[in-house]
Amino acid sequence: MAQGKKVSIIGAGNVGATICYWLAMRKSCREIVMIDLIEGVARGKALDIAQATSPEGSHTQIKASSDYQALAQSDIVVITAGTPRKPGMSRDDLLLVNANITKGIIEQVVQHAPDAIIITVSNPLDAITYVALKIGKYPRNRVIGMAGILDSSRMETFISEKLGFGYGQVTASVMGGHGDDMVPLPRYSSVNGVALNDLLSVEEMNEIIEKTRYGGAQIVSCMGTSAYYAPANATVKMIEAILSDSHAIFPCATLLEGEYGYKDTVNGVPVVLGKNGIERIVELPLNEQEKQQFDKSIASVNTLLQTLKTHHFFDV
Ligand SMILES: NC(=O)C1=CN([C@@H]2O[C@H](COP(=O)(O)OP(=O)(O)OC[C@H]3O[C@@H](n4cnc5c(N)ncnc54)[C@H](O)[C@@H]3O)[C@@H](O)[C@H]2O)C=CC1
Ligand SMILES: O=C([O-])CC(=O)C(=O)O
Repeated sequence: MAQGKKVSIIGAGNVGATICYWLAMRKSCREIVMIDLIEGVARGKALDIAQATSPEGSHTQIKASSDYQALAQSDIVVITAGTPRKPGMSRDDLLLVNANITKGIIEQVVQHAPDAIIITVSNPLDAITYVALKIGKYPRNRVIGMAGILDSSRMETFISEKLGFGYGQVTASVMGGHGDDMVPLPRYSSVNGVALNDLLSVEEMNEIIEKTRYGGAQIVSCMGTSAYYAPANATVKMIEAILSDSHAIFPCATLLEGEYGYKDTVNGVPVVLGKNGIERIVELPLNEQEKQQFDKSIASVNTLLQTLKTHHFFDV
């Protein structure tokens, strides 16, 4: 793992602090800075996580601040700041509040960590990624939204639960936006190379697709707030791929500029991650049904972008 590297996390709440903990335990980088509006929360969690490093032999230094100057020299900035949804809400209900928070944060990131790669986590993920890209005027390789790895890992879990075997051997693929119209792809999923079609009926597969689409909402209804262990794990996968320049392929949210027939919108597609962020966008050949689902997902995200434009969000 690339050890001489610095990762900053804005938002030291459930997701942000869990990313910090997991990065520190995995010894993925040299330094982690957490920044939160509530400095005491960031400071207390940073102390707590730092005090867990020694028994693990982790050299990672963990700091906290409410001052954005602490971002200096960050290789990656992860944005988890914002409001999570409550039961009964959709991720889209968070649009205006989290877009405004992201806008303020990006202005600081541009100033204090101009060379960093940005990973967005706050919801609604695709629209927030678009906000970060446009407000920061970043090239698209430098702003990457986390969702597809999480959605795929949920689908993998539901597949192994349904089968009752193959735990840890399932590879599933979910494209599309991080909302109710996400696009789980059974055709691109398998259990150690065995096609799902040969293991599950159409009805069983449809059940898994539905559970995947509402996997986040299921957890919100249990806890009253949203998930953080699996989201943090997925974010750490992206961070490690970038820091180690691994060129691993993952589904992530990115700005489309003609791929899949769309321009000037963000959606989840397979990308190759490396030291420059997104090194390559992969265009999967979709069948008619998959394409229709992807089109629907694009339309949902575009509705949110249109709402922001109607509010003159991107006007200078
Ligand atoms: N992309 C994905 O798959 C996922 C996205 N999420 C999203 O991530 C976001 C964070 O979720 P949680 O960590 O559970 O929420 P949380 O409420 O536990 O933490 C959010 C933190 O952001 C801080 N914050 C708010 N405004 C800020 C600002 N202007 N500057 C700095 N810090 C600020 C708060 O003080 C709080 O500590 C939510 O929007 C949630 O919907 C959560 C899970 C998965
Ligand atoms: O469900 C939520 O609001 C948080 C999230 O995006 C997820 O866990 O997939």
